[in-house]
Amino acid sequence: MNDTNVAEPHLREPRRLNWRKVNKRLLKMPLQIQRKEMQHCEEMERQDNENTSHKQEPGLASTSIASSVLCVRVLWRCVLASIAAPATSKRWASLAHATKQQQQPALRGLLAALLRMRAGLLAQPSDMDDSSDHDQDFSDDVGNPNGDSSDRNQDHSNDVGNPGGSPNDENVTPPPELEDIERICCIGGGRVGVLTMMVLAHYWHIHKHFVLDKDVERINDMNGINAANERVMPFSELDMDLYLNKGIDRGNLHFSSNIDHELDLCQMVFIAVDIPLKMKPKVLKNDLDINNFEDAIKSILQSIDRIPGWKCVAIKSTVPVDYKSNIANHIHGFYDAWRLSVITNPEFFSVGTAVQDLLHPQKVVLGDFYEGQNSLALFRDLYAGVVNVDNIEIIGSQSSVQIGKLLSNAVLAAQLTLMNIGSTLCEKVGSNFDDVRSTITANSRLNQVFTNSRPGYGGMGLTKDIDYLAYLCEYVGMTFEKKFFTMISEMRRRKMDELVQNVSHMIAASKSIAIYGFSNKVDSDDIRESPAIYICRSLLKINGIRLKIFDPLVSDNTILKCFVPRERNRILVVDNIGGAFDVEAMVFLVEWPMFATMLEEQRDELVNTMRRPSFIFDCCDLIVDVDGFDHIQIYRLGKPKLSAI
Ligand SMILES: NC(=O)C1=CN([C@@H]2O[C@H](COP(=O)(O)OP(=O)(O)OC[C@H]3O[C@@H](n4cnc5c(N)ncnc54)[C@H](O)[C@@H]3O)[C@@H](O)[C@H]2O)C=CC1
Ligand SMILES: O=C(O)[C@H]1O[C@H](OP(=O)(O)OP(=O)(O)OC[C@H]2O[C@@H](n3ccc(=O)[nH]c3=O)[C@H](O)[C@@H]2O)[C@H](O)[C@@H](O)[C@@H]1O
Repeated sequence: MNDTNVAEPHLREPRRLNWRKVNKRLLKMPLQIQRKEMQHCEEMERQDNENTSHKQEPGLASTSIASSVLCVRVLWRCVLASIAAPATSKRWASLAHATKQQQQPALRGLLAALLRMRAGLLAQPSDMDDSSDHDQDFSDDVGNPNGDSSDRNQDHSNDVGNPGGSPNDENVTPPPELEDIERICCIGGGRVGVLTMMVLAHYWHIHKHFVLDKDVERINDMNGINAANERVMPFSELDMDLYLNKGIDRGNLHFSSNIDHELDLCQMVFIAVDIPLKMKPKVLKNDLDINNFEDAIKSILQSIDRIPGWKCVAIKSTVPVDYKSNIANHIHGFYDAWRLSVITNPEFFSVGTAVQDLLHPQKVVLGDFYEGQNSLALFRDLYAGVVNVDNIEIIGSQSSVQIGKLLSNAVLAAQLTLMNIGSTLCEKVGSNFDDVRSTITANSRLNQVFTNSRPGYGGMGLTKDIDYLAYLCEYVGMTFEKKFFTMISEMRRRKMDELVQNVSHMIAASKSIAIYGFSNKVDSDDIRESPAIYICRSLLKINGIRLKIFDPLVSDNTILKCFVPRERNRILVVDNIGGAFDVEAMVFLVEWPMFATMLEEQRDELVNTMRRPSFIFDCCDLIVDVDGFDHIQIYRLGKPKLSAI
């Protein structure tokens, strides 16, 4: 189309902006308009500069004066706004944008200082004894249990940007619809991240799904880029290979360590990074270490700044109960942060059955975290492809969802603790815990599962959440209630100690013990907080004890890494079930059916091969009848003594 009224750029008359006039005009306008107007003037200026041989100097100088005046004015408003309403962010946005665009180092520094002050204000824990207003805050925010995050905020506050930004930009794009999404990614390629992407790739073929991890070696292994040219996953789960291969063959499941690049292309992001407990300093012990999580959030914000566009984020990681104020601080360092919408989406799967749990979740819980409306809609639509919409529960605030998740693990841990007390009681009074369990499960109001007693329980979820709950209680002044969680944690250790004492009473020094089962539970190679680690290390403290360890799923290396070199010298990891018969004692820690079969079918061989005196410690209900064990003395956890033991 040829529009004769529009002159060719190189033929246009050079125009010069009168910045004094612009300034006067600007200062009379509302703040939002000021910003747009200034952008417009700058654009005109830029075009003019391109079209003249005089180039930029005069324009730059005048732009600088204009923006200084504007900045000072906006800065003043910011100060007022901060005092009056710390959460107001639009004015900060204008200023930040202006200083960034106009390269005003002094103002930028001043703003950075103010942002830091403001971040400090926002990071203040709520005053528990305050007025009724506080009650409302407290329902969403129980203070700031993450003592160190304000240090990290200082870094962010130097990235002067838009602390909240302006959704009224001319170039605002609407939030994405699910059909428009091409790629979905998950930061964190552990069990949660990989399996979540794998299951979504199974249900949703219109998107590509990316697992992102900063651990390059882990990603290379997942892609089969290693010496053996073989795909190596960092964990195993029942049915996992089948669905992984399908997704990879279909071309909608990928693994990448190029996090920034992939984030730039994705609008829908899950976060499933690990959030471990802090070990020190002592006052913060058992608080959650959020460094990984904050790095993930920072990567997302940087991506929004690079490629402006919505980022809808769902957090799978178990984040601290009060993270709202912290995230607000971080977001305030970024120009386009208003395009961020974050929800929390806790994961309840159980290791070992994770694939089926994810393929057929009983419930999906979504809760607002930070400006979550857009994400709630988007992720609800996504999960509608996985689970019946009636089973998608949208719950108000992040803290409620998080407390719910923590307490659901605490209920399980408390129940297991009671079972473990019960089995010790049975041993003391000569009862059988099998009968006790039948009595418990006959009561239909009680949980039918989680009634097996073991020498302690393992897994990151139960152990970590109990310790964090103890920390949280202390933090909010519930010191009496804290004791409940501390006690659960101590009871777990006590139960493991009980077994070690039983073994050490029977076994003389310098003997060999076979450990059957090293993971937390059957069908799983997860050894995080596995009781086997604690039990083996305690046994190795007994003079001259040597261990033979067998686990059907956990690799030699993984097992050996749990010990220090001096311990490793006394450990042999065997790769077949019969490789550990030549010992004085056998300790069965995990209820693998193959162990029960071996005890049944290879009984004669055991009797002939085991060194004397021989002991079997059955801690997981493997031995039903004891006929034929002859000279072998048998201890069964929670059951009456059978022989000399
Ligand atoms: N494994 C489980 O059974 C469940 C775990 N959760 C929660 O989900 C979260 C993740 O758990 P897992 O997958 O088991 O953890 P994991 O430790 O197996 O994997 C986490 C991965 O995140 C990566 N990572 C950490 N920071 C990163 C960053 N900034 N950028 C990119 N990658 C990063 C690590 O390299 C690691 O590969 C935790 O908060 C956990 O509490 C929740 C329910 C169940
Ligand atoms: O937040 C998490 O990370 C997860 O933690 C646990 O899942 P998980 O650690 O995978 O394993 P569980 O099945 O809960 O078992 C935990 C431990 O309890 C032990 N256990 C379990 C059941 C039982 O009857 N007795 C018993 O000792 C298991 O052997 C294991 O060591 C919760 O069950 C999940 O709902 C939660 O999502």
